Amino acid sequence: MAAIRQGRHCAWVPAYTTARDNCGVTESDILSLLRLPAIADADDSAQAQRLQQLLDNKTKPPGSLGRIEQLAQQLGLILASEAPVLQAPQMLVCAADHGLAAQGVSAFPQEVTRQMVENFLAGGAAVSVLARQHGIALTVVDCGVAHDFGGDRPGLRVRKAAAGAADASLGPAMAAAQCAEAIGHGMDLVRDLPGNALLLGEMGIGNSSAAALLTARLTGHDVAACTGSGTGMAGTALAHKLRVLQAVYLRHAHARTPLAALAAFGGLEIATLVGVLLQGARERRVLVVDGFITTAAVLVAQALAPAVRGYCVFSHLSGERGHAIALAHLGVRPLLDLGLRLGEGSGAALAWPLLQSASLLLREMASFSGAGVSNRGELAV
Ligand SMILES: Cc1cc2ncn([C@H]3O[C@H](COP(=O)(O)O)[C@@H](O)[C@H]3O)c2cc1C
Ligand SMILES: O=C(O)c1cccnc1
Repeated sequence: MAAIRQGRHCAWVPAYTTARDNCGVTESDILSLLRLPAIADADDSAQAQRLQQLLDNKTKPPGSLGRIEQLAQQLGLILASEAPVLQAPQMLVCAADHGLAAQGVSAFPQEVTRQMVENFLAGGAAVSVLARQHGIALTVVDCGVAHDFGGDRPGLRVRKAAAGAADASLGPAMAAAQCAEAIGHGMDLVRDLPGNALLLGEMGIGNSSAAALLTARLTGHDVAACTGSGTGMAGTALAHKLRVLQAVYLRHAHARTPLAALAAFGGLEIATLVGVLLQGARERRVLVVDGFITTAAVLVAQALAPAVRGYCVFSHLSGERGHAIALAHLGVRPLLDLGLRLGEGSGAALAWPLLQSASLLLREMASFSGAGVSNRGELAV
């Protein structure tokens, strides 16, 4: 019989199971396979003050550009510049399947993940149209779609640790090695990309369930408060989704640390996004977060490395229940509130022009003295 272990995340183990069976994948299992990058704080208070002064000296009443001023300041901090230039923006749409989809938690069948990957590549998805509109390069990443795309193609990178996450109602969605590999793939992807801004997108039937479970576990809120309609579940179908998720949540009661929760609930695309966030922050790139599912990846990454949050621009408040909880937990306010509940990176692409405007205003707006405009401060007695 296996030794009974009273580990940090495993207070009680029945004698007839191994510790591993009971506890699932632990954070240290994953960390032993992974080197996380060191991330510098984006927020240097002296630089923040200089940027604020620059903004206050622009030809406008102080603060009159509202939250665009805070955005400009954040871009200046991330890019360590008083005249930040956003270069070669890259949209990464991370796609993967979820075994949990077999439990009827989505209004759409699993094969839609593969079909949408083809749609992204053909240029017909919402995010394809928006990325094209704004000159954002789009790369789809097969992080674990249950389909063989036959290797890399133009616009497609196949970086999969498995052909889909396992059904989390039966066991951990990912083995430690799969989870570590998926995070490593995300880090490698960023190293290969040009530019200084990454926009995060995802596709994976069932992934609003994984995101709901991660949000509940990492924020401490009820599963019910974090579970939404995803692709459009309502009435008895939504009640069924919630019952399934509550059972999955209890099954993985021991998965309390961020990486243990990620391995327990999935999925491979969320794990890849965690790697993208960590490496993107490490390289001081602007990270434009989309909706509920990409924010779940931020919850994990930020719990591992709190400095990640300073590199993230939260593009919008998703209509998906649970997103407001995740954002409140992070202490952030998104730019837009358009009732979007699509994912793919669509909200990030829609918010992109605001980032462009913020950086341009910081770079190009005249100062009071430069333009010969009287500053109220000079008149004040
Ligand atoms: C045609 C179609 C396109 C999508 N694009 C993004 N999603 C979104 O819906 C999925 C999450 O919802 P759930 O957990 O209910 O499956 C993800 O793939 C997400 O990106 C789509 C969903 C569908 C059906
Ligand atoms: O906000 C999201 O990311 C989202 C919401 C519903 C479905 N898919 C994605």
